[in-house]
Amino acid sequence: MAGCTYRNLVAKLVMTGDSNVGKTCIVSRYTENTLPSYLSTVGIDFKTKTVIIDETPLKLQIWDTAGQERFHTLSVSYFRGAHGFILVYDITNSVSFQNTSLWMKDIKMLAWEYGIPFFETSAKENINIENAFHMLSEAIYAQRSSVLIDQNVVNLTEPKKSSSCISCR
Ligand SMILES: Nc1nc2c(ncn2[C@@H]2O[C@H](COP(=O)(O)OP(=O)(O)OP(=O)(O)O)[C@@H](O)[C@H]2O)c(=O)[nH]1
Repeated sequence: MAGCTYRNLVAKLVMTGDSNVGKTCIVSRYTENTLPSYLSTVGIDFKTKTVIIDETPLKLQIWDTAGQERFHTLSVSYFRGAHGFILVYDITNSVSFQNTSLWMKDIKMLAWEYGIPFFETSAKENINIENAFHMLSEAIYAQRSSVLIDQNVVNLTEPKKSSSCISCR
């Protein structure tokens, strides 16, 4: 094979945080540049967007979890295998900020270590949405050889086979 290119890299991102803090609006703003017309997320929602980093396409799978307590177990089950989290709170709702520490426990228990950049965003005014996702994508891409999968070889039931180009140097 002449040279090695990173192709079809896929990163799993999970939106989390209390109910009604704006997770779905952020995802809609980022993926469709609109605000959603529907109300609270029921169960789970899923959107994709491909970003180009270092001239390489990186497909973001964005899982929008429901913040309502009755969906908590379901939402947390989607944390597993995530490459990045966007933990959202509402600056006008102090309880939603206090609860970020509880969400961090769930994140940390399943997948993540602290080291959290902070972005104040507005889905309504379209402020900092693009920046937040781009920074996270770049951070994931920087660790691509150890964390990312090649979509062409991903298998949802079995461990990844070793034919991926990801680890090529
Ligand atoms: N002012 C303002 N309101 C916002 C912003 N983003 C979202 N909202 C409002 O916040 C409310 C909740 O937004 P959602 O995106 O549905 O919240 P969520 O976190 O996905 O809620 P769950 O699905 O229940 O977990 C809606 O009424 C939005 O209009 C924002 O940037 N500014």
